[in-house]
Amino acid sequence: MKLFLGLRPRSWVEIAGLVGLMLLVTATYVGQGLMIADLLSTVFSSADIAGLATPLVVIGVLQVLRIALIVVRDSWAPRVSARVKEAVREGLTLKLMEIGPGQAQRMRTGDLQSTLVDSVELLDPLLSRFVPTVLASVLGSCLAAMYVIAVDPVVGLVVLACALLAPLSKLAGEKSIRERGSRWTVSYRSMYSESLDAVQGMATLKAFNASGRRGRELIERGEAFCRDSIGLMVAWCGTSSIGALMVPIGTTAAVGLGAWHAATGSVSVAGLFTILMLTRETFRPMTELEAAYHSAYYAIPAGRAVADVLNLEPVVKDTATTAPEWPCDPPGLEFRDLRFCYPTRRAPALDGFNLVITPGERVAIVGRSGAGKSTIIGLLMRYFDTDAGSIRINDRDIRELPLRNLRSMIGVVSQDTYLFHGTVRDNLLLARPDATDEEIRRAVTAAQAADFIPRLPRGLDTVVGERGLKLSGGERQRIAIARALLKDAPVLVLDEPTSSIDAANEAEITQALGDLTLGRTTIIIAHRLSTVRGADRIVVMESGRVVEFGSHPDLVARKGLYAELVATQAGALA
Ligand SMILES: Nc1ncnc2c1ncn2[C@@H]1O[C@H](COP(=O)(O)OP(=O)(O)OP(=O)(O)O)[C@@H](O)[C@H]1O
Repeated sequence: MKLFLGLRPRSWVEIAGLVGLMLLVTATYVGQGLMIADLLSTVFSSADIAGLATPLVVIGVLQVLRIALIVVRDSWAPRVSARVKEAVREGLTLKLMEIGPGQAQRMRTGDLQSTLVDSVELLDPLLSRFVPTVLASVLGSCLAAMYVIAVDPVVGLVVLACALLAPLSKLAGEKSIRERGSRWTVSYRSMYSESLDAVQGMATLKAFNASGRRGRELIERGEAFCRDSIGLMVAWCGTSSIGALMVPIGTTAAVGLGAWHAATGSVSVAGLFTILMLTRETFRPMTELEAAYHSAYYAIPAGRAVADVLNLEPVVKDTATTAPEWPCDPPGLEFRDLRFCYPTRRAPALDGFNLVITPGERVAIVGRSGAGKSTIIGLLMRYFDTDAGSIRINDRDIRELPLRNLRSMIGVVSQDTYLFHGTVRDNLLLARPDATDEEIRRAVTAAQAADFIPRLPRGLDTVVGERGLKLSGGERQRIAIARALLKDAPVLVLDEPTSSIDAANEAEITQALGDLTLGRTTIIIAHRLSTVRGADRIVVMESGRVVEFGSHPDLVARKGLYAELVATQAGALA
């Protein structure tokens, strides 16, 4: 239902127009039925040949009109469907942006992609045929049955009951179709995600000689998908046959009762012909509904998959209404008694984390893998909200700031820089779409990227390829630094930005990063302790809390966890 609630008024008007066209087609059939009944009663009741001319001409006109209406309907339906799909896609995109990375991370990329692209496409028969046909056939059948009721109330009511029971009988199989539909969706998504995973990880599979094994797994997924598709079709056919039975039952009852009433004299011969013709027209929309129902086999589970995404509630609510006046100076940060557990985990990632960072201070956070360092950044950016405790910027809880403002205050350079498929310039402008060429040039120079960008085939206008894969790790990092420079945020987060860079590049990038931190409150997350020595203070984390802090020499002299980490790294390098 949510699928349709978000539609624009124009789409509703177009759907209503489609239903109107379908009703007009039904009306031509009903008119034709009435004319044939009139014709037959004239033939059997008088020898007036001239009286046959009018119904014959009307039948001819109605047939031509019907063909014209069907042509308009068939060319209109795809347009309505395309527009509705466009609105659904827009709704999905906005929802993905609303739920943010915290929640999106919990879904497989393939699942999301198949919903965004394939499920929306599969909606086609649902939107252009099934939904309008349900509305038009129920209305059309009721109107035709009303005419029969006017001629013979008993026959009319029997016909109406059977006509309504046909679509209602589908509800009997609803549970089984829903279950099999969900199984089909899971199977489809799993096949899609696994195939995508295999394509993306092809080099790794080849390197480990695992492509044959993975290929066989994919074939098994394909077989499971085929079984689930057949299961879904069998369920559909089962419910269809119950509905289909209503048509011969209703027709036989109408013919029998009508003939009996004609024989007993309660209905005229003309009335009997009208009953016979209009009974057929009452059930005709039901036959069309049946065909539309079949074409929507996969559309209904696909619609549910789309609705599931549209129904997602963001884990972080943007409740703040007023944007604060933001000082240009670097702000102070405070993490106050933070506790946080990822929704899919039992053990807390942060458990009583406390840290105060003074304005303009450069604080490095170190600790073993899994200590909770990146989680702090996720909470600062509000990808998730804390379970307890608060994060304050200039003594103001970040939940009081609009998300947009909060995120615009923080620049991030992370270990896995994401570059979008587009030019170097497009990726830089992501930080500040209105940046001038001169500002871009200055950022590129400060990020030590001025030497390699001119060597690219088209300089700043070179397309970097999906995820920036046409560039080296060091080049990607320099673009990320230039992007952060352009953003010019007062808070800076460096999340292991040199972890994927070789020693030759590291010195240059460390220099660029050093310049970037000037005049900003900076948090540096680092594995390699060599990269944190320039920090004003080093904070050591273990099991989600701070266990030591101080300068490098102090911490080494204390012979605690930091000294242990330094010794371990020195040993590893020796
Ligand atoms: N998206 C997530 N969902 C569930 N658990 C997570 C998620 N991200 C991290 N964790 C878990 O939370 C804990 C803290 O992880 P976090 O990534 O903050 O550690 P880290 O210190 O940054 O580690 P590393 O240095 O290896 O990146 C770990 O136990 C990790 O497995």
